[in-house]
Amino acid sequence: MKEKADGSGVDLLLIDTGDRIEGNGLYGGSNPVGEYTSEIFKQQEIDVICSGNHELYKKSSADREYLTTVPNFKDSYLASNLDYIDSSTGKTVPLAPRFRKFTTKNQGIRIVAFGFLFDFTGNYNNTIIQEVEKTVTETWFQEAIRDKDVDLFLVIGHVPVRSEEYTTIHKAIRAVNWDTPIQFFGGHTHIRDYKIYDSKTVALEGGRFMETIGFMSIEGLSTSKAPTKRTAGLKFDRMYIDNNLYSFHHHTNLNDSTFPTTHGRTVSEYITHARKTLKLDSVHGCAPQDFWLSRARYGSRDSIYTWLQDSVLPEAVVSKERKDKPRLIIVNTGAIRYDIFKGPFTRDTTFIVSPFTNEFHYIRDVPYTVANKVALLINNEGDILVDAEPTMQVSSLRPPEQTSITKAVTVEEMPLLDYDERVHSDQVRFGQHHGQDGGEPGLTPGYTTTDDLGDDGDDTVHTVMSNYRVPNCMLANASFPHSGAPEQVDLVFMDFIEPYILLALSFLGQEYTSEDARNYMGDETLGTVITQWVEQNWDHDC
Ligand SMILES: Nc1ccn([C@@H]2O[C@H](COP(=O)(O)O)[C@@H](O)[C@H]2O)c(=O)n1
Repeated sequence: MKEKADGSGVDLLLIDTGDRIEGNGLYGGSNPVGEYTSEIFKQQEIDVICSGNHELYKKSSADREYLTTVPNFKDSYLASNLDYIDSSTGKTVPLAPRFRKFTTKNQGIRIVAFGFLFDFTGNYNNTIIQEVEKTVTETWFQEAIRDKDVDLFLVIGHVPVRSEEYTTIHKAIRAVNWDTPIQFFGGHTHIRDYKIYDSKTVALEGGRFMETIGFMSIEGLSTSKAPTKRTAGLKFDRMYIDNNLYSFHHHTNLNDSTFPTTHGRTVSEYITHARKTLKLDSVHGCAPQDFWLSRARYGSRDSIYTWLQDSVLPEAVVSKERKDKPRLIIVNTGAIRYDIFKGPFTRDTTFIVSPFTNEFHYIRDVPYTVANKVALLINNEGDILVDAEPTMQVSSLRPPEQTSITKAVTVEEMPLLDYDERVHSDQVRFGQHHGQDGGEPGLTPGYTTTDDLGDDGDDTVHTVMSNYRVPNCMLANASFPHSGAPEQVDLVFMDFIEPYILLALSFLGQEYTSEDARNYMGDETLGTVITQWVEQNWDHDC
């Protein structure tokens, strides 16, 4: 695409708005984690890049960001509101430069770029995230937005496009600079979205997990070669491109044999080598059906949460020492990140479905009548808990894309491709699978986006998929008496949600502290218990 842009004398910038790490075996399967992915990312020519929240959950991942990723992208990594505490010196330093001014090579567009993170508070204590509201008052920012020789302000960030943070930045720039175009690129909420802030300011978010290439085009900008105050002909447009080879062939006008480059082939070979070394295709079991995060109703047999709650958690979350004690198990739904497809459940699937290394904690001998209400409180959308503690948004325990589901979308769906069909037919081309005899060729289910520009942003046209709301957490029980309720239970939960559990218990009149919460199953994680269950319960021959 860059070659194509160069050939037409336009500029193509590649932007990465963070959350590069976690969520697949290439990252989580190596020891230490991230050994291969850092090398793979480095091969991309990214023009502006920033951190997401995932890079900052742990000391080691923030260290890797500072010591490896920032140097790998030293001309393009920006950290406008993010500092790092260097353990070797004890000093607090910006993780990367706060902003960058550059001129594009073909058209000479003068750009001032920033890289933000939303007001995240769950980071490990070797980084500091400064609130956006405070950052925009700092001298360096105020000076940067007063620069007169700028054709475009480019604000990238791991920040939702509809957020207080971006509204704050927009207002701050417009307060001193009413005319210069502003382009925001966002993230974190895992959705395709486009927001129009004013006639010269727009924001694009390109979905989740690299499923989508969010493409933005701007025509009519002033340039250093032809500076002008007039931006009357300014035109913004956006497109959400499904991330697959067919899309790439289509947009580059190339094909299977002409699309690959020598560099691309080398990177692909490296990925293949890494996947082999990490045994990512080794099969733990064969999923008998698809299990969906939000495409099936919570409670139905096709819901991944129902399967976990009814089968996996009661059987697999058990401590040897306390196996006969009745237990309630609470797991946040956000701990599950992806659907399971019918067919092989591999080592890679483990990291895709639940990449987090959270441990199971428990509080012993909690009165059942109290323990039983904890999940209810957390699932009550926080009216009670958030009033008690506004900084603890219980809704953040759900997958982020859930926040945009205001009501369930229910559609009668055509069956998806079978595993065999997906794998053995080298992917079925869009629009050819469900064609009816003699009729219009059918479409496959996929993203059907509506944003501030309408409903024509999706590059590949799909049929609508069902999209249901899920609770903040799921609740399972095990080792209960055959009749009646137990008097006391072990309350088992992911350590990540411990503050919420303690808050709910306190609200219910039971004062426990983190001292009362102990490790339940050593270093087992949700990912490892799911994998063990799959090993024991599903066929191995797919
Ligand atoms: N250690 C962790 C960290 C996060 N979660 C859950 O992940 C969701 C956030 O997802 P992003 O990928 O957008 O950051 C959220 O629902 C958290 O509850 C977790 O379970 N454990």
